Amino acid sequence: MTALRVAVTGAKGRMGAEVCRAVEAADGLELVAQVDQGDSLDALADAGAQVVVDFTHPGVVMDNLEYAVTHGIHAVVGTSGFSPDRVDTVRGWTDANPGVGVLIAPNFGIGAVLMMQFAAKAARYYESAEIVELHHPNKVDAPSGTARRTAELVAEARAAAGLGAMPDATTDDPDGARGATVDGIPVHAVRLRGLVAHQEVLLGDAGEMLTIRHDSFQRTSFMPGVILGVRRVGSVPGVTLGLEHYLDLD
Ligand SMILES: NC(=O)C1=CN([C@@H]2O[C@H](COP(=O)(O)OP(=O)(O)OC[C@H]3O[C@@H](n4cnc5c(N)ncnc54)[C@H](O)[C@@H]3O)[C@@H](O)[C@H]2O)C=CC1
Ligand SMILES: O=C(O)C1=N[C@H](C(=O)O)C[C@H](O)C1
Repeated sequence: MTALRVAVTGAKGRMGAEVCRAVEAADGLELVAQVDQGDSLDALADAGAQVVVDFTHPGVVMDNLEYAVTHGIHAVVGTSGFSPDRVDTVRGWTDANPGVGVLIAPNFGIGAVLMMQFAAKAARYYESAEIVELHHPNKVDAPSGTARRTAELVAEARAAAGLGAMPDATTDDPDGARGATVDGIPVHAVRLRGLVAHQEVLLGDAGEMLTIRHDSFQRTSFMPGVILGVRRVGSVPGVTLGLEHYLDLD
């Protein structure tokens, strides 16, 4: 069997370096290009990459993706910063290049995917919902992509259940202590030495509270999801948002 030719963009970063190790260790995958800042994207096509894995920066990921899709290279994307507008733009590129698959996964941790799905399932039963994401202090963006996507999923579930605004009497918050709001859901970001990637979804109702929490203690926790994405993305044309679509969760 011929090995699947895989390239990594952001190869020298915290995640990219881990992905290079995981691809090299995986059966049936061959690491053919490692691209980082300053390198030409032509290294991807020149190496005959069939799949590129991108863990770079929200400011550069769109250029990388446009290059990949227009060169017929499938993409597995972990980089954060994917607003609904950005996802639509990528969909425009895949529509123009049928057969190319792009997986955009806000979080490749299987437990994190389950945490998001459980939160969306539970959200309709609770009057209040808030998200607390906690990360290492080198993270450049806030709130995290995972927290944004969780908020979107929780908001969709609340709307489908006909839930209205959450109870909150705050009228005086000059320092923004109530945090950010994503699709109507309060999101709080913690940056702390010693952390990797963690999230709690807090759901409250009269006399009770449900906390759904996930912790990634090491970046190896993301690798089974990344490798699954690499193996599957070529058989799923178009844009897929979220690793849950590659898992049999029902
Ligand atoms: N979806 C998921 O499961 C996860 C997503 N992430 C996301 O992945 C991204 C990267 O995170 P880290 O690895 O911690 O960051 P990092 O800063 O350690 O690595 C980013 C790498 O990208 C490189 N880079 C910058 N511009 C580039 C360009 N134009 N072309 C190629 N490489 C370029 C940098 O030099 C650096 O080596 C972030 O957006 C983060 O939120 C991180 C962990 C898990
Ligand atoms: O920057 C990180 O570290 C992480 N980024 C992703 C995000 O923004 O959600 C995924 C995970 O939380 C780790």
